[in-house]
Amino acid sequence: MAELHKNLIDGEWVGTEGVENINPSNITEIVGIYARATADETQRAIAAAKAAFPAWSRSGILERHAILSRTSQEMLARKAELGELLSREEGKTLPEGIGEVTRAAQIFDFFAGEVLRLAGETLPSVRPGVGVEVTREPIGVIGIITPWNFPIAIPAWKIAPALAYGNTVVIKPADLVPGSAWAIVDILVRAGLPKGVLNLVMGKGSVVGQAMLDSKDVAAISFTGSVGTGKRVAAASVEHNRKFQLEMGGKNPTIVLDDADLNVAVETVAQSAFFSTGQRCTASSRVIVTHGIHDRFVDALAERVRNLRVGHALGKDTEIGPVVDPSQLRQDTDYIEFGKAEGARLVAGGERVKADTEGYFLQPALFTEATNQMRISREEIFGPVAGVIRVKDYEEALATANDTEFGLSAGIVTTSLKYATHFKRNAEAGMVMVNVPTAGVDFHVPFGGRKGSSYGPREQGKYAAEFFSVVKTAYTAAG
Ligand SMILES: NC(=O)C1=CN([C@@H]2O[C@H](COP(=O)(O)OP(=O)(O)OC[C@H]3O[C@@H](n4cnc5c(N)ncnc54)[C@H](OP(=O)(O)O)[C@@H]3O)[C@@H](O)[C@H]2O)C=CC1
Ligand SMILES: O=C(O)CCC(=O)C(=O)O
Repeated sequence: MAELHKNLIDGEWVGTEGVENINPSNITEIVGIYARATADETQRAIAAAKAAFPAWSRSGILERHAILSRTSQEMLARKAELGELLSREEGKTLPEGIGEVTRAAQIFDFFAGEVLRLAGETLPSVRPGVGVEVTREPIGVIGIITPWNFPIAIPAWKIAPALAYGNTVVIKPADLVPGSAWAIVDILVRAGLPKGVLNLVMGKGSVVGQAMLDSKDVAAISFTGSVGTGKRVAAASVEHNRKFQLEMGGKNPTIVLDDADLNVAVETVAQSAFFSTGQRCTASSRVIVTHGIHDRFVDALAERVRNLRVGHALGKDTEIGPVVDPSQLRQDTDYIEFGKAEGARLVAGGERVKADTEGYFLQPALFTEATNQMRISREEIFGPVAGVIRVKDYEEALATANDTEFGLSAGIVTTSLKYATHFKRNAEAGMVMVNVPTAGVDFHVPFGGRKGSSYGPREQGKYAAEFFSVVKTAYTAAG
């Protein structure tokens, strides 16, 4: 019987039974057994974080710097092992898994540095003889709720700034992928984090997540996931007068203009739409192509899509790993049927793939003759499914790109400085990409969207301070 990975509450590993974490590349393989917390245990975790807050919020910057830095170093040293764990539980290919662990380590390193750069401002008051100081303070207990698609990077980019700015944390990772979050917490504890500062409550959103939403002692919630759950987080947080931050869906466009380099266009779109099995909120599922390049581009992309090597996440040649679970697979295949029924043309992929192991393998699907009104163009699929929309010129392409309720990432492939510059200014998205994929972002700069994609301050980079700390303005009369 595999070892039980327990929850961490007030410095103690707790739990007596758990559930199996299944490998989507091989559903007969159990990645590990992970405990599921109850609502009571979640409340104990929140109470522990609250009790640990006064001391941690006043801890020395060197202590915080050293813990985050040691965590980064251990993650880097173990990136092959942790990358394999990630690929086994989520289905990303091994290079993608190792890349994500590396990124998580870089995030801890970045925030270890930010601890040493904490600064405020001093300003003269409008009243002579009075000075003004603006400083940042920790908030309190931060609840972190994360999705399954980036099992180590997303927990890292929420936990690291929360701790760096002096908050205590209760984290609930996605029930499908507890392993990577468990590994981060284990490393942080061994790196010297005092008890109660970080608490791990694995389990179901309806139980553990809901208990966090219902607690008056959670001062802020940082959430990434679906729009539906995001709205619940928002409603509950308003009720408790709590700070919250939401990263939700995307329906990200990539425009391909007549003047694009064909190879760059094909590779950029293949990467944006299908890599990581399309399971990225930054994935591009609307490919908006001007008339002059349309047929050449579609032929070349369809060829690339037919030849994408789908298989076991740890397979040496695999480019596209499995879909994460049966429910996401059903969602993907349902949308492929909606696309066909609404009159789009399936020109490549879309069929289940047989491999040596039993997993949720799907050949990425490419539609042409899509319109921006079809469901495949309006609703987030979160799988390897994309539709090409033909337009006459750049102006129509831009209008189509912006015609969506989302606004996370938007890309353009062009050799024209004029159109690239115009697009950077006029794309209604939080992140704009010129000749690079819409997905796969840097760890040290802000991440987030506009419109229905995001709510609240940006994540990552120095901008994370906006969410994970609160500003105080102090006036002092010289006397
Ligand atoms: N923008 C993004 O990065 C992501 C978007 N999505 C979108 O969401 C769809 C569904 O994915 P899914 O993972 O189910 O997304 P969810 O929004 O359901 O899950 C995200 C997190 O919220 C938790 N949660 C669920 N219900 C509650 C609740 N009532 N209170 C508090 N927390 C809760 C989940 O727990 P549990 O794991 O138990 O469900 C998980 O940890 C995808 O198909 C995709 O469209 C999904 C993942 C990431
Ligand atoms: O594209 C990326 O690098 C990040 C994507 C992401 O955060 C997400 O899909 O949730």
